[in-house]
Amino acid sequence: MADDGMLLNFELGDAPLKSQVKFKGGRWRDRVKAQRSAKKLLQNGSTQPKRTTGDFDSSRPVKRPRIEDGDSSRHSKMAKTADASSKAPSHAMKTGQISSSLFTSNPVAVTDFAQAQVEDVEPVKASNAPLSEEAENFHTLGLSRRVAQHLATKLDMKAPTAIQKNTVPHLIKEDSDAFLQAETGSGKTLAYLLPIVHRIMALSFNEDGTPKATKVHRNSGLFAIILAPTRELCKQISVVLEKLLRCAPWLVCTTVIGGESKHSEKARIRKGVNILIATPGRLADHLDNTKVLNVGTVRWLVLDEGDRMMEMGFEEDIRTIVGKIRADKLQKENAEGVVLDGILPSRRVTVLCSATMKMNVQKLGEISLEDAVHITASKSEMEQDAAAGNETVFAAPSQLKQSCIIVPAKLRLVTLIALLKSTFARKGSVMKAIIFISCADSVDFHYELLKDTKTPEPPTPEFSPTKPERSPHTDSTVAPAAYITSPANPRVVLHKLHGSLAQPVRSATLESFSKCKDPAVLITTDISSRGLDVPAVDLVIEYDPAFAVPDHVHRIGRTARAGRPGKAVLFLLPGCEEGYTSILPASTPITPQLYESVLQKGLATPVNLLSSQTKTTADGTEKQTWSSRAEALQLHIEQRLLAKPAEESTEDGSAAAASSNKGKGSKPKHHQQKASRPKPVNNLLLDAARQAFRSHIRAYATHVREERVYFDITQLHLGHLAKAFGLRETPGGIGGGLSRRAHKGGAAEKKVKVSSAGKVSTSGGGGGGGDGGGSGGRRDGDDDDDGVGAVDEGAARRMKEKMRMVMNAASEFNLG
Ligand SMILES: Nc1ncnc2c1ncn2[C@@H]1O[C@H](COP(=O)(O)OP(=O)(O)OP(=O)(O)O)[C@@H](O)[C@H]1O
Repeated sequence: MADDGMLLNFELGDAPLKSQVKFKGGRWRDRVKAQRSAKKLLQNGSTQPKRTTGDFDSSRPVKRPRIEDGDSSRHSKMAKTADASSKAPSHAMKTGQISSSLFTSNPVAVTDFAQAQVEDVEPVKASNAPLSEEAENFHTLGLSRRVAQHLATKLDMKAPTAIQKNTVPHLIKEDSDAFLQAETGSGKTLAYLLPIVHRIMALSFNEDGTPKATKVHRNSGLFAIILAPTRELCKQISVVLEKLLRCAPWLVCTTVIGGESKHSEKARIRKGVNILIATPGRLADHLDNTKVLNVGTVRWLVLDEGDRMMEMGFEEDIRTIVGKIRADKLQKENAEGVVLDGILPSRRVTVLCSATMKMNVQKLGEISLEDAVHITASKSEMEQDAAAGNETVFAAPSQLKQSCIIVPAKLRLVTLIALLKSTFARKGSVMKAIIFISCADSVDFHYELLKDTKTPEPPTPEFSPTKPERSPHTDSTVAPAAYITSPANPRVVLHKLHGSLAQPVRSATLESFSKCKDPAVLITTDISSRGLDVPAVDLVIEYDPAFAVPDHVHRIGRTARAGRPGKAVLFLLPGCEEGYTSILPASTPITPQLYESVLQKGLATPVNLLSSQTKTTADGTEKQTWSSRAEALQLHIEQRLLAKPAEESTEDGSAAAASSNKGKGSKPKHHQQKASRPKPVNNLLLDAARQAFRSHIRAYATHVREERVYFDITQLHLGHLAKAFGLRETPGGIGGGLSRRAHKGGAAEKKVKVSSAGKVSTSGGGGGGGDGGGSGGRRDGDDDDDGVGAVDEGAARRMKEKMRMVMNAASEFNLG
């Protein structure tokens, strides 16, 4: 039967545990163990876990964030709203299944949506767009005609952006270090590349512009090194630079990045390179082991996304690189006798670059900069910053429209699908959307869930239009999407990207997403948050909020680039998360949206479900309301997770049939389990959901300290959250897979309490610094062979404590 090993979703409420829970199914040893634990807990009144996935106590006041500073304007707008959702019909579950309804017992949002609605404001002028062609052009900035013409004719860039206007003349004339800071999508890459290329090209020309008899070439020396935190970013910079160097084809650039063959990188370095783009770990490695890599001629060291590199634990690598470059005597002329000084800077110049600057960048500055000039997009920013003498928080591009959806945990998944469905309802309105998720496991799960298993044939070449045949590297990362298509957009292409994928897969997936002609969705971790430049991204969805405000700024900055419009939607839970918007930089207010209206809009038309089992009849479908469609969709997803593997992947969804048949006269699940020893479900999607759920909780604990008032892990309702992963199990059951590791935790496990509202409280101690909870739970966005994901110790400890609770419960109710 499809429900072999199906796990029940207990709703214990406030009544004694014993009277509610009958431990049936599973191995008898587990049942006895569970009964004993329950008995023990009942005897010990104060530590009794009154709920597992039980209802949220909505009478309990929602914890409000402590707002320390004066600006409480947004919070003052907040007031309790009526729980409109409670009017929605609750879904009747089939006999034998116990599951909470989507629309009942949800915590109430405190935001006053009516008051917070902003009137339609005048369309704002894009803050990161190129300047007017009449006023500015690249030649007047000091670039050679050749470069300026190449930009205008080949790259279609006629005028500089503000940061380019302020940076290019400075880096052409001066030899001082610089710290570039400007909004996302404002053209910082060219701001530092143009002067470097201009000055290296100048080595090949006389002052009157006539070419010298001998041009410098790839073996004339390595003149610049550009460091970036991720391989994707390195490749992207390399693509921009290659395009630029087409006007100076005698110059060569290359990349050395983690995940690629060191051998071939060495061979490329040996052949000669003038500009090297690298991830810090790999470059440090080459500096140690590649003798042919001579840094004596290096004049520029650029640290792109410097704060991110520090955050990722590259401090030591950067110290090593800076130390080695500085230690190597600066060659005034190269081996061929070409005089470098005067044309190239006569000292080593370091350029630091980012849209945001976390405090750690000060340390990076200490390591790498000497008397740096701070260059921003506008003069006033520079002056303000100099006066303040501290870090500036940069706003998002002014034309970027930000909104947030305050959605209870149980409804997160259906709301996401509804949002995507309405996004792709009209042809051409949105071509590309990026969904940011906190961890790789959750990306994997959502990708598997949202992909269309009914279309087994490989996507046509349209999915990867540059190649005549689809890349084998994208077999597991690119697929047609289910649920979110519409008659106007019958095909939407789903992509996934995270740091645990092999490099060729990452590259091919990103290429597919960038070049996809169909509407496309990228589900990703923070690995895609920095620097990635896919111009047609119209929408960014932060399904899981960023771990720190600067990360949010980078994530939403994947849209609204270089003056284009863009939208960003942030998912927040009702309660303390609602206050988070008050600390986010935004040029215009962040508009709160009712999740009900998102559901209403997205589910105004039927969703194409993957199995026929849960598909309603044609006329029934038409008559359905949005709320019953949401219920049906959730039910369908939960049933997919409970189906046997073969059934899950079949078109007719017979697995779902098996589980839902119980309501039609078959015995309830626990009776069936009595009759035969349960077999493990072994549904890959279910496994993925469980792993995603566990990793999600771990990742949640790693929000930066200052923002934990908004992302308080003890306020998370695990039972409700499980539903957003399509899981019907108790949180303890889901953590079951980790129980062996939990036992190692020993006495510390007992210090964690579960409140009647399903919240977690910890009584300190235990564990110390964490191990990050394994690969799945670590924050992604890591890169380079030697990179380490940064999770602060306290966060790791809380993460461990929360997981101990889950795992502790697992040993009590381990029915899986
Ligand atoms: N002068 C220009 N005219 C038109 N487009 C430009 C110009 N300069 C850059 N762009 C385009 O703007 C986009 C963003 O540039 P870039 O990636 O350098 O931004 P960024 O400031 O580095 O952003 P982020 O902080 O997100 O990394 C790119 O697609 C680039 O081609």
